Amino acid sequence: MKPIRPRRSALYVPGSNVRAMAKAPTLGADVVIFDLEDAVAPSEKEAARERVVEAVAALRQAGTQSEIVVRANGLDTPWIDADLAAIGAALPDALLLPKISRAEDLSRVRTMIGGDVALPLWAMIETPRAVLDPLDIAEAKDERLPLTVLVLGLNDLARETGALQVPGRAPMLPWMMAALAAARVAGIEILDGVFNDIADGEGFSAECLQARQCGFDGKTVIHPAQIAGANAAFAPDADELAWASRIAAVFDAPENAGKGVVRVEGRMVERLHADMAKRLLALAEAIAAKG
Ligand SMILES: CC(C)(COP(=O)(O)OP(=O)(O)OC[C@H]1O[C@@H](n2cnc3c(N)ncnc32)[C@H](O)[C@@H]1OP(=O)(O)O)[C@@H](O)C(=O)NCCC(=O)NCCSC(=O)C[C@H](O)C(=O)O
Ligand SMILES: [Mg+2]
Repeated sequence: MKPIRPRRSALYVPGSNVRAMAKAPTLGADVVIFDLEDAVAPSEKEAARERVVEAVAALRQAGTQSEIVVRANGLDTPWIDADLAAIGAALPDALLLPKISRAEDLSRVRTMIGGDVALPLWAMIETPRAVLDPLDIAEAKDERLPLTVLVLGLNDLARETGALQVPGRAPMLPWMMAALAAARVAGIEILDGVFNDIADGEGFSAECLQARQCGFDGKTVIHPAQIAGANAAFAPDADELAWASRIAAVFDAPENAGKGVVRVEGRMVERLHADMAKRLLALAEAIAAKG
């Protein structure tokens, strides 16, 4: 089993907001994404880049529970060269690339980043082209700059397609699930998009639950108030863990050694369920280890 790094909540923080940047690593999000892209006005881009580089260096030195990711500007913007140079030198835990539409976009970035830099890449799936062929992106492999996480960008997708962001997300679900399947084929993780209405806690919880049920590993969030809800929604609850422990134990029992399927409390349980149970238990352990 691959080591598990919980990514239940990934908090975007504008690189132009000094106060929010200082707070972000203390808020309990599994991931902090310092943003240089959409949350930063053009006039602020250079200052934000410098500030983010300093913050990454300070956090690397101090150590932090959160995974630190930096989102660069888009490939076709005037800021991308300087962003990639700065992020490649700062070495956060990963570089998040917005508006990746095809495998060639990743190849371009890999060529642009200096040959001595090794860094995981995360790609945003937020263009119509990307949702038509997410596997092209997810399977674009590289040893030095591997793609490890997809992140949905449903605001951009709504803008580009005209699809409305409505409760239940019916217009978006086919694209969300296509991206999720692509991530799984490639053996990488995938995070759900943001929920814009900070005041609507109920709506946020409903989206978290839906994303968990769909198989997402976590949710990107935009405000501290959304972190706890995401952390709870993407962690196994007590009932799930109790069931997982029972299933994992069943196939370890000597009387079931030669069996592929058994009945547990009225339900059919196969070895694949035991594997899933073990993964859930490992996720719970990884979450507990964060303290
Ligand atoms: C959305 C906000 C602009 C709201 O800001 P504001 O009204 O000022 O928030 P509060 O007054 O409620 O803030 C309370 C305290 O919390 C801190 N705070 C707020 N947001 C964050 C944050 N994201 N990270 C860390 N800390 C935060 C404030 O500083 C207050 O602290 P204090 O003063 O000490 O009390 C704002 O929340 C915000 O900017 N959010 C992030 C926006 C962002 O990054 N957007 C870009 C990414 S989303 C995206 O692009 C999705 C994707 O690409 C797509 O296409 O869908
Ligand atoms: Mg976007």
